[in-house]
Amino acid sequence: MKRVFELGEDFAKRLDLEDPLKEIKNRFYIKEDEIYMDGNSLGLMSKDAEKTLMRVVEEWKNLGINGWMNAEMPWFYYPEELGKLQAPLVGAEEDEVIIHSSTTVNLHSLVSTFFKPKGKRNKILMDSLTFPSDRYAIEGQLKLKDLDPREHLVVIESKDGKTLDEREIVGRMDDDIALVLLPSVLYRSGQLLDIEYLTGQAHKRGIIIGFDCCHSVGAVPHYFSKWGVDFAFWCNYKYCNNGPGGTASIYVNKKHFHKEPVLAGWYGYIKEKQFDMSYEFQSAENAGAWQIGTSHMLSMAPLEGSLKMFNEIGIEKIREKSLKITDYLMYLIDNELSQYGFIIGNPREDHRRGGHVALEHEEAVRINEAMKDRGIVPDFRNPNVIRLAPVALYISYHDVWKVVSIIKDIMENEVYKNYSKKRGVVA
Ligand SMILES: Cc1ncc(COP(=O)(O)O)c(C=O)c1O
Ligand SMILES: Nc1c(O)cccc1C(=O)C[C@H](N)C(=O)O
Repeated sequence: MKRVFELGEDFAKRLDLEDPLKEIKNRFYIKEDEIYMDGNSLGLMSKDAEKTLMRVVEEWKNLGINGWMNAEMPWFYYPEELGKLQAPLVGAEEDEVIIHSSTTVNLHSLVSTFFKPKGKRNKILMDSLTFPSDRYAIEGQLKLKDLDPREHLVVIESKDGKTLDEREIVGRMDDDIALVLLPSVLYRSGQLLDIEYLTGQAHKRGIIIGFDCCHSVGAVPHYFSKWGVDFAFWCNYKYCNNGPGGTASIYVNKKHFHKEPVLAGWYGYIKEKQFDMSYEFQSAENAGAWQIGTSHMLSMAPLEGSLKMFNEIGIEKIREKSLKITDYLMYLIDNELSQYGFIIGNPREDHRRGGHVALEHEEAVRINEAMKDRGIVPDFRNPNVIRLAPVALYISYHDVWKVVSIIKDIMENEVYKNYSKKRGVVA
């Protein structure tokens, strides 16, 4: 879609006046002197999330063990209830989503169910740009089955070091591949893969396919059930604003509910029978079967308030603003910053990009540090990317305009040269 923008500050203010989501930022804790562009790594706290967190804290205080059944939203059913609240964000049926554990643990759990090497079909296909934790976990999963990753892990390379070509991925979906695991949005370049196409092609070849959706859920709508995705997992601390280390999510397509959750635990049991304490495992007949142990109530409670906010607004509207505001950011970069050697590393087309812009520069580490000292919160990813996420719920067009003006000033006055080239431990 071709959007028309203008350069001046007044235009940014006009865009804010027309923004249907402009009031939502008042529901977040926003610092006056800071522009938070890092919601792709850790989302900000909303008052809605704080309220449900504090309610659960009070319930613990007042109810003790009775909170499992007597809390306002009984803790025993909380992961299922929040799963229902999150289902519309990912186009899933209510019982196909469960809130549980962490991203990497959920990957292990799902892959241990879905990777069933048989005869010649004994390899996993992934990509060379995925988040490192996924690569470590997949190699671990292969080793668990006594399969050497050097032989049984097929990695699709990237031609430009930033993006992936879906046709190349499909081109390697041969009959030795048992499972494909891909990211929805690449953590560095922000490329959004065509999940529907990849899923259809995998299934045509009898291959199971799963997605790591950490960088898309809460920013991009998904239609998992319609697309027939086999499984997916994601964290909720980025665009879903569930707080640091907040509990993650699992999606399992209904057609797989009969499958065995191999990393089994008592929270995956049929709920009504869980406290029978039988040694014979009877798996729940929904995504809840992939739970392992006790629900992390305090790491999940903020998500209740947050998801209710998402459902009140609707993910389609959030995507609409996200696309417009990232487009505006790219327009300002092209016009105000390209003369200083900046390159936009993410794809430009709406259907090929997620919620952040990947700003590349050979001095990215130092520029990133200078930006932090000027009240912007970006993040840096090796070797040369500054990620900027103008999150639809709490970033204004005027914020974006200010970010670009500050970067321009940093470059014009070579302020970045006062900073070290060494990146921080947590970048
Ligand atoms: C795409 C992706 N996958 C996996 C992870 C790891 O998540 P966790 O540390 O919550 O297991 C992250 C973020 O840290 C991520 O961005
Ligand atoms: N999970 C994180 C953490 O524990 C500390 C700091 C940052 C993170 C992140 O989520 C990083 C993020 N996954 C990324 O895309 O780089």
